[in-house]
Amino acid sequence: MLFHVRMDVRLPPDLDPDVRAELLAREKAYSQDLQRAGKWPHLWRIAGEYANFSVLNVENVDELHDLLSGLPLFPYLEIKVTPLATHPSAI
Ligand SMILES: O=C(O)C[C@H]1C=CC(=O)O1
Repeated sequence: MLFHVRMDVRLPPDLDPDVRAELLAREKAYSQDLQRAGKWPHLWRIAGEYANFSVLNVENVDELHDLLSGLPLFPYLEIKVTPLATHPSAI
């Protein structure tokens, strides 16, 4: 199942720089592991925003929830999920 996901990053401006750097390093490793595993086939920066558009490829909604809630940045993300169905005109 494919899901379109928008993630807006809302890190507190006063977050300790070392904590921020460690969090971002863990986020990068987590997302790159999922990309290598084929679970996260698209990850795009939204131009001009600290946000991304992603496409996630998972077995079911429970796996999607586990994947998203496991993001190191999860406490600092606003997440909007859109399920994707097959378009009848798609070739
Ligand atoms: O920077 C972001 O968009 C948030 C997050 C999503 C993947 C990743 O490595 O960081």
